[in-house]
Amino acid sequence: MNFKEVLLVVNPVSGQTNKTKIISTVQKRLEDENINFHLFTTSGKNDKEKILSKIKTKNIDRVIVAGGDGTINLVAEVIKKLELTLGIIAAGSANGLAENLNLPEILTEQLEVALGVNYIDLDILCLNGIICLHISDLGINAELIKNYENSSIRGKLGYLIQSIPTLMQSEYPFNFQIEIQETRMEAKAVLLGFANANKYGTGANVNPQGKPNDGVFEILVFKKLDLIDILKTLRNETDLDSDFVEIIPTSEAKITCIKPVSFQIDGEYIGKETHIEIKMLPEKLRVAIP
Ligand SMILES: Nc1ncnc2c1ncn2[C@@H]1O[C@H](COP(=O)(O)OP(=O)(O)OP(=O)(O)O)[C@@H](O)[C@H]1O
Repeated sequence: MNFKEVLLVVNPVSGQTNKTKIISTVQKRLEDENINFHLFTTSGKNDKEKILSKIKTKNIDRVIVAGGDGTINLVAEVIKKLELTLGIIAAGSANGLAENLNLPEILTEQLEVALGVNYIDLDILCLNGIICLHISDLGINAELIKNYENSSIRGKLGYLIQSIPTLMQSEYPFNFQIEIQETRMEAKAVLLGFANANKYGTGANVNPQGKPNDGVFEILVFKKLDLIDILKTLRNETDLDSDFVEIIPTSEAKITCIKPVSFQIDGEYIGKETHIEIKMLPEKLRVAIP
């Protein structure tokens, strides 16, 4: 291995995985290779500053993150301007980025990938100043995420259980104005997605042609809630009906809605918004992949 100082960033509260096991497995594997192991446990407060300081003072040359998408994005924000490869041990409740990068599910296999030589230079989307590595959206899915975050049942089951009351209370469809350079268009949609990847963390393949490293993202205009079409995305089918979803590739956009609409980035509920400015950052994020 061509690195000497590895930092493992662990979120102790993400998902339901055993973090002690992750820490001891990483530590043991690095000891076997005579590589120095450094640990940072997130607290939810000033983590970015503390991680950056640790990287600088310990001359870190590989970072591994064990957490959910929120923790991955936090570390990405810190290292995006540094020449570091990020290894991912998916340990969240939905793990959308890991699902998109086809990362293995077994810890020892995840670790070999995280310490390996293969990588992808991921595009980094920026929405209203917040980074996004796979999918953000306005509308019904963000409402689902908000209600899921407030519910007591975790995992995909919790997401499913609270979907019925959410759908019944929602005021969808929503009216959006999409502005791309000089072009403006109106869209009525249940959900307006901004995708740098193919799938949601649930596995739904909503953007089959999207590539996470092509400098382009896709605006997904979901026009209706159609069970058959939703099942198609979950079965990884690639011929999505244009009456169900219209896909607009671009590298920047401005979205306006008159009434505030629920907004989420990579699975984290942000709030209700009327304006979203989306651009591609000039930096890339180097992530270790199988
Ligand atoms: N020690 C801590 N105590 C409480 N909250 C924390 C702590 N460390 C990090 N957090 C919070 O955890 C959240 C990020 O969680 P993360 O997204 O990684 O996990 P998840 O929600 O279980 O996974 P996923 O996004 O994949 O569903 C952030 O809001 C962050 O502030």
